[in-house]
Amino acid sequence: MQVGFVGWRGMVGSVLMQRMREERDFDLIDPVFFTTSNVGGKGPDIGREVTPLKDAKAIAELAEMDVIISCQGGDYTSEVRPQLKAAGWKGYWIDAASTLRMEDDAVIILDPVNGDLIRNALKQGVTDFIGGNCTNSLMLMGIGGLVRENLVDWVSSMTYQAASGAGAQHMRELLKQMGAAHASVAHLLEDPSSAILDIDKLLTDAMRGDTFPVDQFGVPLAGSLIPWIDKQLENGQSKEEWKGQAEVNKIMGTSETIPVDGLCVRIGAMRCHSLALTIKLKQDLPLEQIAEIVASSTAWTKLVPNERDITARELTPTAITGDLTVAVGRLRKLNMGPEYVSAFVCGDQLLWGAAEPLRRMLRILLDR
Ligand SMILES: NC(=O)C1=CN([C@@H]2O[C@H](COP(=O)(O)OP(=O)(O)OC[C@H]3O[C@@H](n4cnc5c(N)ncnc54)[C@H](OP(=O)(O)O)[C@@H]3O)[C@@H](O)[C@H]2O)C=CC1
Ligand SMILES: N[C@@H](CC(=O)OP(=O)(O)O)C(=O)O
Repeated sequence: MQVGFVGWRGMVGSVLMQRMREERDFDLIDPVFFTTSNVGGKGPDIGREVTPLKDAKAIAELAEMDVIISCQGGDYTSEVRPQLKAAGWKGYWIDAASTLRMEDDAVIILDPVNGDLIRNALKQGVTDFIGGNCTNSLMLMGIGGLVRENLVDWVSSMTYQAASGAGAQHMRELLKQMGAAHASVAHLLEDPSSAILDIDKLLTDAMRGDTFPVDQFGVPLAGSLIPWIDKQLENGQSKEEWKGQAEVNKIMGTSETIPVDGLCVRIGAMRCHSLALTIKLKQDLPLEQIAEIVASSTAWTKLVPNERDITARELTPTAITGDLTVAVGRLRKLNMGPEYVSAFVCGDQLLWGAAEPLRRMLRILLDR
């Protein structure tokens, strides 16, 4: 199978390459690497020789591929996918960008929770398979079992989203901000007798000052947060918040829409998104049963007991980063009533939130 890769050297693409090497996916395919900036250049290290990079805008060369996997971004998808279609290309298009997600003839891929839906779509001739929004993919990797068992009336999702969701430059800027914040008070920190309110005043002045690095985020994130992600919609939602209900229901193929809504917030984590969920169940179930269903959501879902020490150790971005495990904890009944349950989900947004569903979709195609 000839598989074309576009966007392989970007942040999501690099994680994809790493995971494909680890899982020896390249042994099973004939990979061809494309570029928008370096035609004829050298492709990634996949443990064997690869042909020089091809032009990612050359429709005839792309059309030779059985499968194209794009991590290049939405603009590229909007420009190239229609041209390929017009040229009569019948291959499979696997994409990390959001552009095609809500198209009727596209499936949002998260096979540990919607593998059957994906395989049925393949049988029906669907060719566009699109990775979901990272936050929603992680929510379903965490509590998808409850949705699958048709137990969820609605979900309110308050998110704590990492800098990586905004791109590599934003991750770099977060670190620069941390450095600038520290530098502004380093001399006082070294003096154990310095007053904490003096430190705080100096730091605040630095964060509000003209030299604090904010080219990417526009405002400080380190030592602060940004309660808005993606575009502004007319109804007051952010686009990220809008995606919650739209994508969760599409991924799960629900016959009746489950309301999903809440506020999406950028915080100073590097690459793990977290979600604080309020779940209204359709019935009053014992907490042990709810925990069992949550834990059975996927093979990567790990239930963290609702206890202080283990929660602080295992239910954090620091503990989870770089790992495929999606941790779920803080599971308890809320004061609002016996059907109201809280949960806290934490997962690496570059793995299940971006790269992993793409390589697994390729495996599904290969295993047919
Ligand atoms: N960031 C995220 O967390 C998520 C992103 N996505 C989607 O994935 C797509 C790609 O996102 P992301 O990986 O963050 O994009 P990047 O900006 O990291 O990479 C995109 C492309 O930019 C080009 N590029 C230019 N300069 C550089 C450089 N210095 N280093 C690496 N690449 C460079 C590369 O193309 P070339 O080699 O052709 O020059 C690369 O493929 C987007 O559509 C995004 O919406 C989806 C889920 C999560
Ligand atoms: N918007 C997400 C990242 C992302 O790329 O989302 P989407 O694939 O839906 O555009 C974030 O900022 O955390």
